[in-house]
Amino acid sequence: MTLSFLEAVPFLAEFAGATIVVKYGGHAMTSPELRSGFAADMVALHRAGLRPVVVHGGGPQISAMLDRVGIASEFTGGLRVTSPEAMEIVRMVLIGQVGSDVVAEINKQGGPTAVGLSGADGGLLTAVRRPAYVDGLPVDIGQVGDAGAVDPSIVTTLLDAGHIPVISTVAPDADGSPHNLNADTAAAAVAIALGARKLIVLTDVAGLYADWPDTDSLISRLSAEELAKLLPDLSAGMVPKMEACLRAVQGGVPAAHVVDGRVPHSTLLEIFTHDGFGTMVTP
Ligand SMILES: Nc1ncnc2c1ncn2[C@@H]1O[C@H](COP(=O)(O)OP(=O)(O)O)[C@@H](O)[C@H]1O
Ligand SMILES: CC(=O)N[C@@H](CCC(=O)OP(=O)(O)O)C(=O)O
Repeated sequence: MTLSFLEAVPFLAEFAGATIVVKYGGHAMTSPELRSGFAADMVALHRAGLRPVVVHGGGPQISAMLDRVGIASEFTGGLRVTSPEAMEIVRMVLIGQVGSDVVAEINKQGGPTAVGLSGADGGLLTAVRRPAYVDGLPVDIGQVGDAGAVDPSIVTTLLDAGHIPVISTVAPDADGSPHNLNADTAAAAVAIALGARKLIVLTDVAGLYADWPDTDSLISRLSAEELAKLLPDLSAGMVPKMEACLRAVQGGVPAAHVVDGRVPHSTLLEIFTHDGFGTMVTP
């Protein structure tokens, strides 16, 4: 797929001034080319008059660091079981490493500057501890939270000042204790609170497959109702991702997309082409 200026013109008008929340998954940032390409796309969106907000993940990067320091880690229902020791690593990797790398990469482009924040900054996110669900039953997975209250005013302030906000999904609960939020879940909550026009989730597959791993079964478009029916049969990383898309469109975001972040300019292709890219979920 290619980007054509003539094809893009109507979309430039349609999305002028629109807030777009882009969830940048840990699997879509695994090479220097992917990281600089992503940063260039965020700057391009900003220069085109949109208001991009980045919510980043870092699951593989957290797993690598937990491995290095010898802390065992496992996922239940697509969520990391997070002990107090693991929480320290999650915080260090998401805020100190991945988030600050994304900010630096955007700033290297020499355009609008990025500003990194975590859930604590400006009271952006308050976590509510949550279990995972296995066969419909709740299982305690430690310091893992859902996005409870969201106060997007610090993000709006940064957008109004011409910055690209970059959000790391670590947030305190009501008592101030840090929690690990799945980045897809947090991105949906932020998109709803900001009244975003789109949530775009970048990952390492072409989109949602009806019959994973059959690559002929890519779904290009589905409604919230159709997605709700599919959800119980989904596995692994796709569960929080598709739950997030469902939550976003049910919360007033007009469209949520899962796109392949390994493809150069996938975000721009999604926004500025007729056919779009990946899987689109609509209300
Ligand atoms: N139905 C499905 N369609 C697409 N991918 C799926 C599906 N079921 C499971 N997956 C897996 O989910 C992965 C994406 O989730 P995850 O690894 O958490 O990515 P990220 O780090 O980008 O959040 C894909 O690489 C794929 O292996
Ligand atoms: C609770 C939970 O699972 N948190 C995630 C947070 C990072 C994340 O979501 O990263 P990706 O988007 O790259 O998967 C984790 O610890 O891996």
